[in-house]
Amino acid sequence: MWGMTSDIAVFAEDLTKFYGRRRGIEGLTLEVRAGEVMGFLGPNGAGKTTTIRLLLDFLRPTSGRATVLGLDPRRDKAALHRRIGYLPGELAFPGREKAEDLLRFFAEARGGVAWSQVTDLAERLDLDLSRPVRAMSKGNKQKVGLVQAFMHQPALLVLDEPTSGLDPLMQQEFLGMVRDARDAGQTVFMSSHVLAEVQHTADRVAIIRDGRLAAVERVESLGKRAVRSVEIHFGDPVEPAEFVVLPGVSAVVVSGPVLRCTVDGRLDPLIKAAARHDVVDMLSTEPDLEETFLSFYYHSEGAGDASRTGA
Ligand SMILES: Nc1ncnc2c1ncn2[C@@H]1O[C@H](COP(=O)(O)OP(=O)(O)OP(=O)(O)O)[C@@H](O)[C@H]1O
Repeated sequence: MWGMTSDIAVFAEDLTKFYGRRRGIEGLTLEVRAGEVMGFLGPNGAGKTTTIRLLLDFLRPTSGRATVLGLDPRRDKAALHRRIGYLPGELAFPGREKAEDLLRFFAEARGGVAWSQVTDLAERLDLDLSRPVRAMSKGNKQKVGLVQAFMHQPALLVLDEPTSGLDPLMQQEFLGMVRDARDAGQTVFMSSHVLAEVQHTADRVAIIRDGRLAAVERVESLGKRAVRSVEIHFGDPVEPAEFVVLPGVSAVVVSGPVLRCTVDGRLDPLIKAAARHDVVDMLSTEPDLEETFLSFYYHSEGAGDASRTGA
């Protein structure tokens, strides 16, 4: 449909990048299938941006190679960039143009884009195109970056930390844009350091840590492992003994009427036990990638085994 020669949108093979003696990424082998949304997760400094810049030929690998949309990023850079929508991690807009003028420039560079695409996206993201980009807040600049990445309906979207700077409402809107892109047959490769962010949109996630691929998993299998931090405020003091025995509940700490714990899997047993008391307030936070998911891979057997491709 997008003139693809294969059903693989991105193929990185043993991709390695050293910055002098400093490791960026090492031996990264990864496949993104055409039409899927892949989340690329890892803590700061793990090598996400390095990988993305290698795929776009903004960096040259020390060794290994990549094929993107069936093309060699080095040889076919210009052709490739026309077919990709790229959102860099650090947006730097030069000049004093209004968002509208800047986007017209991008549209022309791509050989023409229906302007209604731009206005539709701007409306969706609640972005005022008449304002100068330089004077915009980080969040609004990010919206300009998203509009230019999506506006030509590229076969592949490569997005580096796309939700950074967006408020929660706009994050939801963005995730809707990603789902629409997938429904239209586009492929999305997006980095993040927050699992929750990609959990609801990605088909698979690749996890990178210390420059190496730690795992590739289908998102459904991740959900089962969702560990949440829960805090419940009761009307009266409670006893920890009542909660430590519950399935999936651990790290129980009670101080007077406040219970804090982590829950692995379903919340039901904890909710039912809590309901025997007067519940004043309850807070449940989604799992933080760093503290839960990565720790799973790095503290369990077979940790860091990149052969777990979760196909
Ligand atoms: N230009 C550079 N020169 C030297 N080292 C670099 C350079 N760019 C990145 N690195 C190093 O390579 C490693 C991977 O960095 P990278 O920016 O790819 O990580 P990241 O996962 O994108 O992190 P972040 O979310 O913080 O951007 C880090 O150790 C970083 O310090």
